[in-house]
Amino acid sequence: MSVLTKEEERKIPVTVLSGYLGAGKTTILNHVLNNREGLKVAVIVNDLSEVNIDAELVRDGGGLSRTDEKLVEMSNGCICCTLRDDLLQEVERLAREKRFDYILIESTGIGEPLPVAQTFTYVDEEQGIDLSQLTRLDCMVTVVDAYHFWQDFNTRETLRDRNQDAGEGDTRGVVHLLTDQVEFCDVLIINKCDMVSEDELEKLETALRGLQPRARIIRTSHGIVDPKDILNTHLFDFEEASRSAGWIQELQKDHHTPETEEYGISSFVYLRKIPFHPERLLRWLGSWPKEVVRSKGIMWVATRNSMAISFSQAGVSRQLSPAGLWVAALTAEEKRLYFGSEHDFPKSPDWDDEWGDRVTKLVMIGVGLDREKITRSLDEALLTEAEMRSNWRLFNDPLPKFQ
Ligand SMILES: Nc1nc2c(ncn2[C@@H]2O[C@H](COP(=O)(O)OP(=O)(O)OP(=O)(O)O)[C@@H](O)[C@H]2O)c(=O)[nH]1
Repeated sequence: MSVLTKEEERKIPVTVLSGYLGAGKTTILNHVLNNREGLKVAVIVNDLSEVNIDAELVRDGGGLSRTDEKLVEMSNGCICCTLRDDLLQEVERLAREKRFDYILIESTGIGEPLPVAQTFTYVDEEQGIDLSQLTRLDCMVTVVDAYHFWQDFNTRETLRDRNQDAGEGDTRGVVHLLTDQVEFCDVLIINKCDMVSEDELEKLETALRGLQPRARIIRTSHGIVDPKDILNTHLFDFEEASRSAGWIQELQKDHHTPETEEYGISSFVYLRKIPFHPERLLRWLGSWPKEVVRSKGIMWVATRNSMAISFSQAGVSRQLSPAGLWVAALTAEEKRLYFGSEHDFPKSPDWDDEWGDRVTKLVMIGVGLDREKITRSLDEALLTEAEMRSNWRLFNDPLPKFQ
């Protein structure tokens, strides 16, 4: 929590509610509006469809004063992408009116919190709007549905499969959206607690703590949250929020603590400077250890010796994608082009004389992880000493081809 200057205090605070479809955002919003203790609130409700049902629900259930307060509907798009410019303008207008004490925003269920937060922290050169001069992003809240979470987290379905996509080109998987929402927030509300047992709640909270170690976790039923927990919290800090995901925290730890037993979660970094054999790696990915809830990092695969491969797993979903060329794979001319010098380019602390920056670095987060077993099985997918000396191009590579 930061201490605010007088100037910061004059800016209008903003809270953003995110969370997958049906998690309970509108229910929470209405509860908070009904218990706002005299605050004059402007509400922005974003809905992907043309008919803004949530706005209707807030109009009917939020008890906003028609004269002093305001409900702005932003429909037919998502404030994190297609309606981002409209959000900028709308918030600027509301802030300049100077008649509200607070702005509360309900994002669409398929919205990602990070781009919304960026809208408040970066100057928009094109429109000449700098929201950070007028507003103070106070709190990013993510709402999770305790009853449906595992079902959504363990599905391979995309938003498109569920007819919930934001349009052409939206190929996001449901679990990756959920993960993005959980990994970027200050307060995590586990709602619909009335629908699950205490045991299930413990398990869910433990896993969420692994994905998001920094956020305050609050359990609610029917959205009954103390407004103080999400209004004027002074919790938001862009840098901290950007680094708050469990996998980033684990990567940034100076000294590794193997078992973070506080919440029954453990995490570790698998680090090797030997490449994977593509066939054995694929086999390993196919027999994924169930207890790993989240994993992320980069991989060095022998048959793709110039290209780092980015890896992201959440629930049952696993994605491999190109992460760019290894610096060590660049020609002298490319190094001059990118870094201005053939010899003077950034070298990681664990730069290897023979292999340069090539490395596999994977963060594993899970509940009841058997670190030794996972490490041993991953090691079996690395090249053997004999394979290291052979021609790597001859290995069969069944991994997905990238464009
Ligand atoms: N049993 C139970 N039902 C809840 C709870 N919170 C919300 N609901 C119900 O869940 C449904 C969805 O709640 P909303 O508040 O509309 O969820 P939302 O996140 O705003 O949904 P979208 O706007 O579609 O993304 C509604 O029928 C609510 O009445 C809860 O804690 N327990």
